[in-house]
Amino acid sequence: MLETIPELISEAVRKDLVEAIQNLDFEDGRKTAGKRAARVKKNEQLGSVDREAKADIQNKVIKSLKSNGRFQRFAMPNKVATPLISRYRPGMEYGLHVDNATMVDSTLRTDLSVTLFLNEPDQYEGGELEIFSGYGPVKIKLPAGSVVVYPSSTLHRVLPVTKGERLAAVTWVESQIRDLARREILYDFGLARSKLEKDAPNSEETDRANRAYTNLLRMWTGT
Ligand SMILES: O=C(O)CCC(=O)C(=O)O
Ligand SMILES: [Fe+2]
Repeated sequence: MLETIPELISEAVRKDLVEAIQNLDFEDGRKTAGKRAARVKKNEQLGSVDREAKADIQNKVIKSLKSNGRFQRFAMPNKVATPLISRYRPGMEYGLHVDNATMVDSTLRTDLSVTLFLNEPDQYEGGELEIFSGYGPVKIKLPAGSVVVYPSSTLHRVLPVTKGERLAAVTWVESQIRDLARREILYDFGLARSKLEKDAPNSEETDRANRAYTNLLRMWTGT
């Protein structure tokens, strides 16, 4: 349902990112929110004065996501949006909202939302990401460099920061598999298939499992 991935970016890359971010301008986060979400969005985002520096930061985040096996297996991404780099200072928050159904001029359907925590939790108070799943609310505040991936269909919010500063990169994924239940089946099946391939590469069962997995993927992809 939701996946946390520790150490998505290395400490060296993270430090570089945070240092680069410190020198750049931020603007009102409401610029990129849908109409209803804008009512409750009270944060700042990296502005566009230094386009090159901003693009460099965004590319590093995308590259880390694309090269992470766990992210690939869980999200099965088709498209990943350009990340927003957000900052919450004391008094800032992002109230309860659901993310827009599409982004990037309606070319990306938002199946999954992603938060990459860019600074350590002891550098701010509050600022938990709270997600309301079918199993009740979950509060998430991860070590720097870690990521949480959750369904964009959920209501969620960022609780007020009361002290310090919260830095995060947020982005959205269109998955090859639109339906969450199907994606979960493929995730489990994919892991089991990999184990079979490792333990019994020449067995008939491995061929059958591989065929079934591949054909489920064929049946469900793009829907
Ligand atoms: O910063 C976060 O953890 C999530 C932000 C958010 O919900 C959004 O940008 O839509
Ligand atoms: Fe959101």
